Amino acid sequence: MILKRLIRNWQTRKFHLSLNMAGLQNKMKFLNQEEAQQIDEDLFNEFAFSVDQLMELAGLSCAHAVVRAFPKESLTREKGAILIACGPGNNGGDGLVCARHLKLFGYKPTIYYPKRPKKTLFENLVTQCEKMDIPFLSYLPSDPQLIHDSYNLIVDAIFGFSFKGEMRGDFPDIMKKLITSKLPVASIDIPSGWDVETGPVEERPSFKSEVLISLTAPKLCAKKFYGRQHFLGGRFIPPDLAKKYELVLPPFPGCECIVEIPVEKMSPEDEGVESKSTRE
Ligand SMILES: NC(=O)C1=CN([C@@H]2O[C@H](COP(=O)(O)OP(=O)(O)OC[C@H]3O[C@@H](n4cnc5c(N)ncnc54)[C@H](O)[C@@H]3O)[C@@H](O)[C@H]2O)[C@H](O)CC1
Ligand SMILES: [K+]
Repeated sequence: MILKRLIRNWQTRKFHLSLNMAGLQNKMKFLNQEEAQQIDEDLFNEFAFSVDQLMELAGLSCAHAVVRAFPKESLTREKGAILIACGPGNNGGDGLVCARHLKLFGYKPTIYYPKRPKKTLFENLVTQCEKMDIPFLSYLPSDPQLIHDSYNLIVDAIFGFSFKGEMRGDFPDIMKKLITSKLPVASIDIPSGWDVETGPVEERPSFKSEVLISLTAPKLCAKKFYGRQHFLGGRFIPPDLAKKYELVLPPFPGCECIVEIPVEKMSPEDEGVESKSTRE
């Protein structure tokens, strides 16, 4: 009898909690590209954070989200092998930090970092990973099946909130190869190839990510995310900054650095977009 009541109370609480989260999603603020970049600037200039500090927290929260979404015991290939694809900006830096933490958490990350900025910050991150025996691929295998067979998932740290215009350089080919591998993708901040505000773009290769880890606050494109799990990471926003940008965010539980955000169902209109998506 008592046990039954306890179970009923627990179920009711769980239901109310999920209702609150669903309600919160409607009120949650999704940032446009300019707001995301402006918050970034404010963090560095007005609030005196350094890039390294925030990148460390951002990358750490991404590693936590990967562990939550892909527990090591559930991975079948190569004892937790993960391919981390890093791009030329700070999103790529988050990927390098994430790789380092995943290694400490017992996974087997391998990094693909084709376009490296000549800046001490990124050079140091590379050295840290090398010193931790994290391998760097000098090229992607030409056969996508080989990528598929060697890793359990891809962490997409290619482009973040500053991605703009048509995809340039070697990236369309790189993206196509990764997409063709058909591995599940966990994207950091933005699924690469997506427009930061409008989401997937038909004409260019873009990830259909299974997991999205938004940092600071979700960007507008996250409204078009219908994958399995959406997390918010990057728990470093001072209350005054949240107030300035009227950020409405889900509360992080206790001292955790990630919180899961409910994923909305796909609307019939978006299902049309989805079926025409550029995923190959
Ligand atoms: N405040 C925060 O939430 C923090 C987030 N972090 C992460 O930083 C990225 C944003 O980093 P940023 O360097 O501004 O930009 P990107 O990484 O998105 O990429 C810039 C990089 O990409 C090149 N590029 C842009 N468009 C194209 C294109 N069409 N084709 C090819 N190349 C392109 C551009 O030239 C640059 O080289 C954010 O998303 C978070 O992941 C911080 O780590 C901490 C603070
Ligand atoms: K990304």
